[in-house]
Amino acid sequence: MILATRPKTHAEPAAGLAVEHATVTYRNGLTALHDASFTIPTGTITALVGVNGSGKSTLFKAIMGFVPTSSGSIRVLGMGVPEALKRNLVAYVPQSEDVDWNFPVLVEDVVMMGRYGKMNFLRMAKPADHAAVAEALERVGMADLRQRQIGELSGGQKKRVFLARALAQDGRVILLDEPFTGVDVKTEESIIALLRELRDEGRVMLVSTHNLGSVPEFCDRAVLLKRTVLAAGRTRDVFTRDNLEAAFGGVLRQFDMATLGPEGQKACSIISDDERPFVVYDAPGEPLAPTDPR
Ligand SMILES: Nc1ncnc2c1ncn2[C@@H]1O[C@H](COP(=O)(O)OP(=O)(O)OP(=O)(O)O)[C@@H](O)[C@H]1O
Repeated sequence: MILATRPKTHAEPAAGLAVEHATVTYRNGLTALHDASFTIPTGTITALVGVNGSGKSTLFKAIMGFVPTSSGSIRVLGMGVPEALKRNLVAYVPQSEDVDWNFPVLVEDVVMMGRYGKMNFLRMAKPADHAAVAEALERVGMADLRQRQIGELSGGQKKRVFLARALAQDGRVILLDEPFTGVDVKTEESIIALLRELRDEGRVMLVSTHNLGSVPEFCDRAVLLKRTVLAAGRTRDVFTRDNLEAAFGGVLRQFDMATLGPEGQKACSIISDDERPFVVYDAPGEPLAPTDPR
């Protein structure tokens, strides 16, 4: 007798972050984000890029529940934003300018804030909270400075404190707002190394950055914003000449062949403070063909 067998169904794992047709309109009537859609799998580092005013911070605010979407949806690990926030799944590493550095608080106190969501209303830290803070500070190389006032830190150290707060929170989706602004190359490298570790732990990192030069180096994926999502997906499919020109208004500049990228791809740069050459693709996945330098 032949028994009919049902095909096995494998449930699709929930995306790390799924934004579907999201629109955000501020109270003054300005629509900062219109019909934005993209999906990010878990275990990835995604760059969020676009010119000033393209809606990067607005998207972050929507993911953190600070501003509502007037239509569309945002799902974090398969959950709506309120549920994800209740479970402390979303961590935020702010831009330095958004922090009051004169506020008299110690480095370890800032990192402990990452534990607040796990404490009761009295906010009495338990041994597990102190252990998480110590581990997070160790991981970002700031254990020695844990008793320092935050106002007495360098730019790179400030970034690392807020990264440690996100680690202490154990955020599964970590939003980083311009993490490389005002940090030296060594600190940038150590932040990138940490982001790679976090990726390997299955977290989602969404990194808003103007440093386009570093995006193809360390971001698996990219989202190009211009009040909506112009392109999203693997960096090599998104960082095409046409997409970048659409996002940045034709300010791509070709380097001469002396600054060729790896494997002979032509490297280009956006005119900005970030002058590093980076690989631009001619078509999705196809690097620009090298041309004769003479
Ligand atoms: N609270 C607000 N009320 C009204 N409009 C706002 C508000 N916050 C931002 N905007 C506007 O929304 C648009 C998108 O701003 P947003 O801050 O999201 O851009 P951004 O890409 O993060 O820019 P930047 O790179 O300069 O940080 C801008 O036109 C901005 O002026």
